[in-house]
Amino acid sequence: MAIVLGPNRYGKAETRLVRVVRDGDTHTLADLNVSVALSGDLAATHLTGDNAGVLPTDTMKNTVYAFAKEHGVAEPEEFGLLLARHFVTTQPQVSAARVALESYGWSRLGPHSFRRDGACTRTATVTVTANAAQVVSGVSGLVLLNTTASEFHGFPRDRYTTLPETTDRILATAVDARWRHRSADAGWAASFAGAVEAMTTAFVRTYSHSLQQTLFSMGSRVLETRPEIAEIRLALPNKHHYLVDLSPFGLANDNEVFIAGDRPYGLIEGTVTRDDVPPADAEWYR
Ligand SMILES: O=c1[nH]c(=O)c2[nH]c(=O)[nH]c2[nH]1
Repeated sequence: MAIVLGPNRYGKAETRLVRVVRDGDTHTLADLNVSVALSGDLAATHLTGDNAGVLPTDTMKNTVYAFAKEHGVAEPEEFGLLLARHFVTTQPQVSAARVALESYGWSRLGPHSFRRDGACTRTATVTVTANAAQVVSGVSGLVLLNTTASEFHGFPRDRYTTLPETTDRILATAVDARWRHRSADAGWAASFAGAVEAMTTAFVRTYSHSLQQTLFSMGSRVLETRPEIAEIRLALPNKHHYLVDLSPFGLANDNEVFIAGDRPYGLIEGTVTRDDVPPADAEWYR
């Protein structure tokens, strides 16, 4: 009996790419998850450790970002074909390239503002005792993004601080909010729609110097426009988008090609309240 190498392939999985096209003040957005797998004459590395035919997976990731800059990302099928053909035609040992793409849809809210497609979750928690009732409504998974109008600078630096100051960055978050009502009697559907609309509008309109500032602006607009709401708590993950360094490939990156970070993420939490709110029950502080 001989032990032999069976089918195999390798590649870089889940390269998270965000490509912004800036046409004056109007921006468009492509948001993809790209996985590359190459196969062909790759026995040597498995059998002897000879890497002469092993294009690094790191190179595949770089190629995704460089191609996004050079060719743009019009349609996922087109971008996938471009990449797959590149690997097959430039690497003689590669006989097949599989490029799998997930493209996340975003709906436009403004020239540089977007809401990620897909339903968010509406939540409600009610607590009732013999003489009181409290209604807490909420939303999670409301994903918002501005491609500009966001800065972050002026923060303290210590020996562990490496974050560059920025005057132009992507600001993105998945809103997780809960708000409590003044009474157990409100038009719930209109109230929920109005609260979401208020948060979204504030996110779009706020020129942000921090996600904290945006949080307060979102909460304030809810309280300004919805008298039935007593106070609101927001938890906003800072969905980081890192600018890709394309300079090793001789390419500039003028805020166009980003790595969409997954974790860790900043988590900004805060309550926005009124100075005359009725008391909350324990559920609110949970
Ligand atoms: O809006 C921000 N708030 C922060 O507290 C923070 N911290 C950080 O690293 N980036 C950011 N961005």
